[in-house]
Parts: sequence; C-alpha cells; structure tokens
Amino acid sequence: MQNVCILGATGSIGQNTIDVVLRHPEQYCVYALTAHNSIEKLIEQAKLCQPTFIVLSDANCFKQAKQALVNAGLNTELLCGAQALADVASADEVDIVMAAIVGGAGLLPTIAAVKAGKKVLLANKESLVMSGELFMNAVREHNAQLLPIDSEHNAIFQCLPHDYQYANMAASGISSILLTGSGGPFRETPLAELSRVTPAQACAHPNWDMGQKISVDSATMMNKGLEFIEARWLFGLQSSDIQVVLHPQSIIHSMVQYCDGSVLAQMGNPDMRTPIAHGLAFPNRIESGVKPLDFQTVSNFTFNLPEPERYPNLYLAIDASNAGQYATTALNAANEVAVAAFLAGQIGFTQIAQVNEQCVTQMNGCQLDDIDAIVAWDLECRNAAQQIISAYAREAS
Ligand SMILES: NC(=O)C1=CN([C@@H]2O[C@H](COP(=O)(O)OP(=O)(O)OC[C@H]3O[C@@H](n4cnc5c(N)ncnc54)[C@H](OP(=O)(O)O)[C@@H]3O)[C@@H](O)[C@H]2O)C=CC1
Ligand SMILES: CC(=O)[C@@H](O)[C@H](O)COP(=O)(O)O
Ligand SMILES: [Mn+2]
Repeated sequence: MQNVCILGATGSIGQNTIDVVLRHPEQYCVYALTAHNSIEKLIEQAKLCQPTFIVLSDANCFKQAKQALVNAGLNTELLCGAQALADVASADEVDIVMAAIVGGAGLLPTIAAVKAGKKVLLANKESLVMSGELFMNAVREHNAQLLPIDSEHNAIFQCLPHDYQYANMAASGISSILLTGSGGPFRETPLAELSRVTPAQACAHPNWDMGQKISVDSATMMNKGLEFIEARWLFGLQSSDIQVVLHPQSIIHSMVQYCDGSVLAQMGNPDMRTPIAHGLAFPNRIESGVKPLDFQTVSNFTFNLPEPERYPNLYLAIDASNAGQYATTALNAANEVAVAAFLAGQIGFTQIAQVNEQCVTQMNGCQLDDIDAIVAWDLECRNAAQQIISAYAREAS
C-alpha cells in the first residue's frame, strides 16, 4: 500500500488524481488532500478518500473548516497555512506526492517533497520554470523520483529509451523532441479580433478540461512556452533540441525523433487520467478509466507551425529560456499576474503578452543561488508586473 499526498486536490488535476487513486484501493491510500480555500469541495473529497490530513493553505479558513469537519462527522485532522503544505508533502508516512497546485504557490511544497526524497508526480510546471537548476539538483541530491505528469512531458518520457542519459540525446540516437500543442481556442480567430476575446472564450479549451490559469496559457501558448522550459530541465535539452508543432486534435501528446528516421509518438484521448495513472504506477501500468482511442472516429491528424504574431508569449518564453533562470522566473511571475488581471477584466487578452514582455525587459540580470532568492525575485517581478498593469489602467482612464 502506498500513501499519496495530493497537493491541489480540489483542482482539475487533483480531482482526476482522486478518480484514478480510488480505482485502486488495494494499491493506494490517500494520506493528505490540500487546497487553498475551497472548504466545501475539500470536505466532500475527504468523505470519499478518508485522508489522515486535510490542509487549507489559507490560514483564515481554520474555524469554518473545523466546523465543517465536525458537521461531516470526519476524524480527519485539519491543518491550515502555507507551511502545512510542505509538512504533509514531506511527512515520513508519504510515498507519493502529486504536485498539482497551480502557479508559483506550488514551488515550496513541491521542493519540500523533493527534499524529502519522495516519488514526485509533477503537474505544477511553474515550479520547474521558476527554479529549474536548483530543482533538478535537489532531485539528484535527495534521491527523489521525478515523474512528469504534464501530458507532453509524460509522452516524451514514454517515448524515450529506458536508459536515456540526462542531457545526452545523442547517446540514445535522438535527433529532436517534437513538443505538440493544440494552438488553443483562438488558433483560427482573425488577429484583429484577439484584443476583444473574453475570459470565458479564452478558458474554453477545444480539447482539455483544465483550470482557468492553464486554459488562458493555452490560448496565448504561454503554456507551450512554459512547457518548452519544463522540457529543457526535465530531460536536459538545448533549445535547438526542441521543435514546437501545432497539432489541433491533441491526440498525439508529443514525439521523439530518432536519427534513423523513426518518430515515436505517445497517443491517447485527451484525458489527464492517462499520465496520472502512468506516473502513479510507473514502471507498471494500471487502469485509468480513460476510454481507448477509437481510430474509426479519429479521422484527422494535422500539423502546423505556430505563427509568431498570434502567439508572442511562446517566443517570449523561448527567449527567456535562452537568457537564463532570472528571466524564466520573471516571465512566469509576470504571466501569473497578467493572467489574473485578464480573468478579472482589468486588461485585454493581447495585453497579457505586452505586460510579460515589458516586465522581462525591465527585470533583468539577477543571480539566483537558492530557493529564497527565487522566491524574493518572484515577488519583485510580480510587483513590477502589477505596476505595469496599473500604468495601463491610468493611461486608459
Ligand atoms: N489541468 C490540467 O489538465 C493540467 C494542469 N497542469 C498543471 O497542473 C497544475 C494545476 O492545474 P489545474 O489542476 O488545472 O489547476 P486548478 O486551478 O484547477 O486547481 C488549482 C489547485 O491549486 C490550489 N491552489 C490555488 N492557489 C493556491 C495557493 N495559493 N496555495 C495553495 N494551493 C492553491 C487550488 O485550491 P482551491 O480550490 O482552494 O483554490 C486547487 O486545488 C498547474 O500548474 C497546471 O499548469 C499540467 C498539465 C495539465
Ligand atoms: C493537458 C496538458 O498537458 C495541457 O498542458 C495541454 O497541453 C494544454 O493544451 P495546449 O496544447 O493547447 O497547450
Ligand atoms: Mn501540457
């Protein structure tokens, strides 16, 4: 029996993880479920999973959540506050940590799991974008097992040879990594209309059912940009090793091209329970509840290249990846602030990339030697992005 801690249990990945875990009660037991402030949702999940702990990172939730636990007749222990996330993620009793908090808030608890040498299932790509080298060094130093859950990286991982040597594609005869992306809901929207698209339209991903932040990132293709950076750290790649390919159907989740002309692709219906089940059971396989791919209904596989004028965020991310850690941390911070402002109706869709570009241009050249420095730099960049947005508001009024 393996004890699982699900960070970000109330989100899209968290709920899918619970779905897979509950299909295998003889193999997995839920030790802890965490959320930010979704008290009711978390209590409902606790009724289903009977965890030892539930954690709400918003410390103000304690009183109300305690009462809700009593009302539900559960003897689950309640913890509140940001430190409690790291505490359950690194607890001795835990074998597997699903890192599925959205955004930079996932960094410290994910690092805590890594430093405790856990099997870490990484959905929270932002933590790797923010701290890539330090993160990967910690994985090695603490003997953690890092398994990619992001569908593209899980696909690449499945298509790599079992003896793949980190940062040595040539040794395995690999010529390139083909990172696929759908192009989001605005792939065919006239460019002139993009400035007027709404948050609801941006969150309506054509193939995947995901949280709001990643859905907006898919629409701008910042998601693919973050994934480009994520792939570089996970597999030790150079920028020139990766090609981004538009594949609107999201059936192929990414590919590995070999020097003999072979291309290995991982395919499946777009349902995150596949990579989640793969990560949970690796190196074995378990049922995930995902319907088998039906090749009689999948008629079209199309491929294209992303247009720079439609997806400036993708190219900002590639540039940041080439510039270094300070730039990827700055870009991630700016993007989180800009996406939140877009969702709140404070800026337009095309202004997300403008805020990001202005912020990374302004915030340059900073040495980041430890996680505390990353956290401080992240905060500085968030403040800078917020000021850029405030200046836009002043100009508009
Ligand atoms: N959804 C998907 O299919 C995919 C997601 N990912 C990645 O997985 C991560 C999660 O995405 P997704 O599930 O869509 O996100 P959701 O927005 O659906 O869920 C986010 C989760 O994080 C919690 N959370 C939010 N803010 C904080 C905070 N400040 N401190 C602690 N917990 C917090 C939320 O709790 P509460 O409910 O209380 O707000 C919720 O449990 C992201 O990094 C995303 O990029 C990667 C590939 C696919
Ligand atoms: C499911 C998943 O991994 C998402 O990151 C997905 O890839 C988003 O779709 P896009 O390909 O549109 O970014
Ligand atoms: Mn992805």
